[in-house]
Amino acid sequence: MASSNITFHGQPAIELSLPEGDRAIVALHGAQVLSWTPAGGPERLYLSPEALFDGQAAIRGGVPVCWPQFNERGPLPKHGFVRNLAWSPVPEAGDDHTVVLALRDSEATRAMWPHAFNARIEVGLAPQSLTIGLMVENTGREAFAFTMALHTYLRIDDIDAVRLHGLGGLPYWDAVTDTHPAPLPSGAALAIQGQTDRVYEAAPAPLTLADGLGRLSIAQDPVYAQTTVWNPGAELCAKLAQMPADGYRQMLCVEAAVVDTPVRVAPGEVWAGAQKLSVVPA
Ligand SMILES: O=P(O)(O)OC[C@H]1O[C@@H](O)[C@H](O)[C@@H](O)[C@@H]1O
Repeated sequence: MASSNITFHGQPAIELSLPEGDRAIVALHGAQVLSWTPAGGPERLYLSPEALFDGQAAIRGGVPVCWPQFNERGPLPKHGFVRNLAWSPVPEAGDDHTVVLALRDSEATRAMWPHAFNARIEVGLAPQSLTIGLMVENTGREAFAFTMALHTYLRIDDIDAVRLHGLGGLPYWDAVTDTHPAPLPSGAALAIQGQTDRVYEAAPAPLTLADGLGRLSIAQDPVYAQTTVWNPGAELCAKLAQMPADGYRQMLCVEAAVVDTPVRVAPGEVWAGAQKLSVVPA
């Protein structure tokens, strides 16, 4: 097993690799996982071929960390600010199959959000699985509250063929129509038809994504009360930054999220939770 510093698209990154052949790449910018290739299988994360690596913009693809605000639900920049900042490796906290990156509050973050914090992203690679954990410590004297998402872009081979299992019976908010439609029947799989932007109550068991690349289990810790499912569809995709017009056909975001009720963290307290992706054997 090994962890090494590399340059990926001109930006500093860390590569993890296992003797079995599994590989993952994490950029320091945004502490963003940009690639996960389980041994013997295809790339499982979508990274836009038009992604910008300028050390400022949020990179389109992989696993952007959206914190301390989900989407535009508050006064901060969309999806918060940590996806736009360079995080620092914490080598002593990691090992050959785990990368840990940290970000503390700074003058720049306090100008946007007046709180003291120590955030960590822990990326763990194991044979046929990848775990991404966010930990947030309140290092200040006052409580703070946040919403967030691990905005995982899963790579798929064809949007028309993909099915997401495990959301049956769960209430959801449809952000495209701003409605609360009836849940999917229990046991039914979600097929993606056009622009899809939904905030589901978290499922009690892992979801399964199925398409021509195989089956992937998507688990999230119970601290994530919601799971969001996003695909821009053809029309919106054509207008999105850092995205080819047909990019929506190869990606589906399934996000471990806290959207509806902000998490409150008291001084000295730590909040932590992970999303785990695992290849389901054929
Ligand atoms: O383009 P961004 O800022 O990365 O956001 C992408 C999408 O992120 C999703 O989580 C939201 O539900 C969508 O509404 C949003 O458009």
